[in-house]
Amino acid sequence: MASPVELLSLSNPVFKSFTFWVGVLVIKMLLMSLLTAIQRFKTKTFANPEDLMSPKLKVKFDDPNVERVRRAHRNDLENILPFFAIGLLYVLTDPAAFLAINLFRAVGIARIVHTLVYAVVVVPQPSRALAFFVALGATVYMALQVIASAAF
Ligand SMILES: N[C@@H](CCC(=O)N[C@@H](CS)C(=O)NCC(=O)O)C(=O)O
Repeated sequence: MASPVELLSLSNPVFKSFTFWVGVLVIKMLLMSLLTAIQRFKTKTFANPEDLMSPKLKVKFDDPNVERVRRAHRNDLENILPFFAIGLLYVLTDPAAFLAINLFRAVGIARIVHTLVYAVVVVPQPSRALAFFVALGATVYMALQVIASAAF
């Protein structure tokens, strides 16, 4: 069995793929703040008195475009952060490379699609639900593998 040092090395293709998708998803999540700011300026929706750019404006918390991006961002926090934790532990279970790399790919692509159809172009359901369940299914599978490895 490979040692943790070998498993968590970029010469392990599984860890390399995980590292790649963590990087991509971190950038994606950071862009959500930028997207929120863009919507705030577009709709002049500011949540703090010190942010108001004109005395005519008032603080506002209910713009649907801003709220949509904020919901997409929150959904990322609910799903991508668990993936970061469980993905790393899954690498330590020394999984088959083909399966693991495709699971990471599925989560990464599905979460990007989730953002696109929820907060960028707004595609009707079930597009968002499908993207959500692909990433959720892959993450739950990894969590079960981690639990099984630790339990037996
Ligand atoms: N916190 C989520 C739990 C369920 C969930 O994550 N559903 C997915 C698929 S429909 C979703 O994209 N929800 C939209 C959201 O979190 O704003 C919610 O309130 O909807």
